[in-house]
Amino acid sequence: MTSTSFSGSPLPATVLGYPRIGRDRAMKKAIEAYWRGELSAYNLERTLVAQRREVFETLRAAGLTDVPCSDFSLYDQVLDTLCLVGAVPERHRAVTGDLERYFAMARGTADVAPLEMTKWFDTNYHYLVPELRPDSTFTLDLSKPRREYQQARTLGLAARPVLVGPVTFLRLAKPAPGVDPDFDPMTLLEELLPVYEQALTEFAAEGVSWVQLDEPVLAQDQPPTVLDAFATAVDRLGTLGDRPKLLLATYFGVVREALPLLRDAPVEGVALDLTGPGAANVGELAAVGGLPGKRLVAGVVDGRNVWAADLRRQLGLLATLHGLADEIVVSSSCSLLHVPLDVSLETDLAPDVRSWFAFARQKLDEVVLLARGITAGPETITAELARNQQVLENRRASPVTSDPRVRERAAQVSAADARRAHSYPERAARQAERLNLPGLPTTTIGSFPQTRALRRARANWRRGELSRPDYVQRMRAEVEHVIRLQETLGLDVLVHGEPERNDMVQYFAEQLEGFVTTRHGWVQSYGTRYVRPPVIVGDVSRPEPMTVEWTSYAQSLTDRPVKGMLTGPVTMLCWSFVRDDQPPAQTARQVALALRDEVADLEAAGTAVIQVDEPALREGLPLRVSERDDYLSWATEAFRLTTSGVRDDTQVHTHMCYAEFGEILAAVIDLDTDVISMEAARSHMSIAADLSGAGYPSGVGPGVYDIHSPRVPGREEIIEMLRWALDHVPAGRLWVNPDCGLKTRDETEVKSSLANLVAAAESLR
Ligand SMILES: Nc1nc2c(c(=O)[nH]1)N[C@@H](CNc1ccc(C(=O)N[C@@H](CCC(=O)N[C@@H](CCC(=O)N[C@@H](CCC(=O)O)C(=O)O)C(=O)O)C(=O)O)cc1)CN2
Ligand code: MET
Ligand SMILES: [Zn+2]
Repeated sequence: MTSTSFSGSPLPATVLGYPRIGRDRAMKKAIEAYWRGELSAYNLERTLVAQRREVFETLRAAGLTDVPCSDFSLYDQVLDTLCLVGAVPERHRAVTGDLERYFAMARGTADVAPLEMTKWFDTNYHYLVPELRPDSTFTLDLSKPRREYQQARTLGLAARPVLVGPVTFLRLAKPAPGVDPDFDPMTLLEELLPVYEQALTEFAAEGVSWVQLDEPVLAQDQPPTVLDAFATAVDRLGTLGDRPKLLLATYFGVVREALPLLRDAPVEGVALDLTGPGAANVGELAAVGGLPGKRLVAGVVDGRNVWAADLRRQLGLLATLHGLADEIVVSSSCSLLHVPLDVSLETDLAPDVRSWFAFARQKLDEVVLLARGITAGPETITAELARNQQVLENRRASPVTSDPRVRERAAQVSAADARRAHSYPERAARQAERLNLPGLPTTTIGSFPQTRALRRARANWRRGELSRPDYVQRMRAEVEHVIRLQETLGLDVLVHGEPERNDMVQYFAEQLEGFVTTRHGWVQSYGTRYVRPPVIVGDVSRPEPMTVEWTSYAQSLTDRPVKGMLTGPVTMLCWSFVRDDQPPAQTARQVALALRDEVADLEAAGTAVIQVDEPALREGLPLRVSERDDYLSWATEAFRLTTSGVRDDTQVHTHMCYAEFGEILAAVIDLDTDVISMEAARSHMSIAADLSGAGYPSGVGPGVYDIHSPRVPGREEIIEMLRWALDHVPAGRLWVNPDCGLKTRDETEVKSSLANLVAAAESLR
């Protein structure tokens, strides 16, 4: 389909944002080359401009004339907003050069720590957390959105600058280090609003006709103070004289209590997510009398998942919106940042399976088709609708989606299957006998540095330039290297280092029935780090053991225990695109059963310690409190189903990355693991205190140093961390480990840091 097949006035179609990685990961490669000193700032800028141009042209070729801009980023859109409002922290101001300062905030330097990074709502995207203080002031720097707007204009597009809105910006900010932790950044709203006002004024002078302010915090439960702040903000910005039209964009679910505020806001447009849980926005909208006098940007194409839309159903949905707003514009439910770029690149996929998917580029076509359907009438897109129905029918009827044996097995699971035979104290006694570990045992979280050489070997194997036996040989050599390194360092519980894994989710997905994986389906996780989330298309099972040979090989090299390393069922779900034709609880149970078999095989092969990583348990927590109990109940059951089949003397570990655990401490305890390691260094080990305060009964390994910084922590520093942890966790249950993510560091850093970690543990024993 091309735009020329529809002539006439511009289509009421848009998207809230578009992926910025570029084809072939061009931006990632350029930015990393710049960091390595292999690309000049000038050439980085040229690549950036070329990439933006390509996106604008792609949007236009799809038939969109109403397009976003300034959603492009060299690292993160929250960081870009921080720069826009001039909220650069004190410690980064001294860094000279705009680009250097920008990347110093993102990644730190030898001298200054970066901003903290955390999950963007319930996605696997991470943003940089603005740090604010009671005396923070703001000054406008409109250069980035202005550049992007002007570039679009040279291409004949009147683009819509996208900014993180003032309330979301303040809500996501946190008190700067050293500031009273109770300081609420929202109190800075009065300081911040003039900067947004000035931005709007300058945009107007520039000729900008629409500005998009993203306020996704409205899809979360918010205290009245935040809703009040939002009302204040939109009132101030809306009543400003001589400004562009304003689109208030919400996404990631239902808006509920903020909807009347959106209805009454003195702005011209509101974007609502109408997919998944966001579909409830339709009823809510009708209940508040719609958005009289406004444009509704209707998010009817799912920006969070990769399934081809049911166009007929979405057309029906659009029809029900008639009369609820002055004007309807068809859109994606959120920025397309969270889906891969283009499914047509996936030539390895079975053609029918590929036809079930819509990545960012295909979603543009869906948006445009739906817009044609509502303007020119469904009869003008009959052929496309018929083709779409065929695709959906092909998927429904496909044997790929359903495996009766898996369904039967899942149906027979009882609550008892998801419980270990004995309680922690009994198990701990058996494990102590078997493992015979010293006090304050030392270990790591699983991965060791993924060098370019390792990745290249994997790429060569995939391209057929390295045989499978040669590849295995290469990886085994790495395993041996990592085992010797850990023995030399004196660690107690070893790992094989995960060299054979491209990613902790994709690696398993490639071996499980029911998942498909992609070659080019990259999605930004943070900065220049990308993942290829697999897609769960059918019932999940495990044709054969996945990790046993690697773990057994590693164990054969040493007398110390080697930890088996698996990714848990909840994380497998959260970091994949899940099927939309059955409840996630059911999918989670299938994945859990497949992993349970792997756990059993590891145990049978003599593995005494098995770690099942669940870094995404917190991320999957629904944004709305009312949906949380249900999620936590199936999520913890899936984890226990994975791990509960083992003997008492097999020690089950889990690992979680840094997150706000407050709300899920009870669920973490309910996992009933023998040991949990958590990323903790950046939060100064407070997680250890929280866990013990909540009555956590078993082993805890709060990460004692921050892996995300190139700094090597000293022995004394680690001892101090451990002393602090010992105030909260009895010595008999404290483990000593770093935070996770060794795979992203290089070996020299890892060696020195771990040497100090072992020395610290030894001196405290
Ligand atoms: N899924 C997932 N989500 C997660 C994490 C995680 O580990 N996995 N960790 C947390 C933080 N997020 C992260 C996300 C990605 C990466 C990361 O390291 N990504 C790598 C890619 C990892 C990968 O898939 N590697 C493949 C492909 C590597 C590659 O680029 N190969 C080249 C060739 C290799 C070369 O010549 O250099 C090619 O195919 O062209 C492999 O090793 O096989 C990257 O962007 O650089 C790290 C942390 C939270 N979310
Ligand atoms: C994102 S959690 C990472 C856990 C994994 N075992 C690793 O060490 O990389
Ligand atoms: Zn982790």
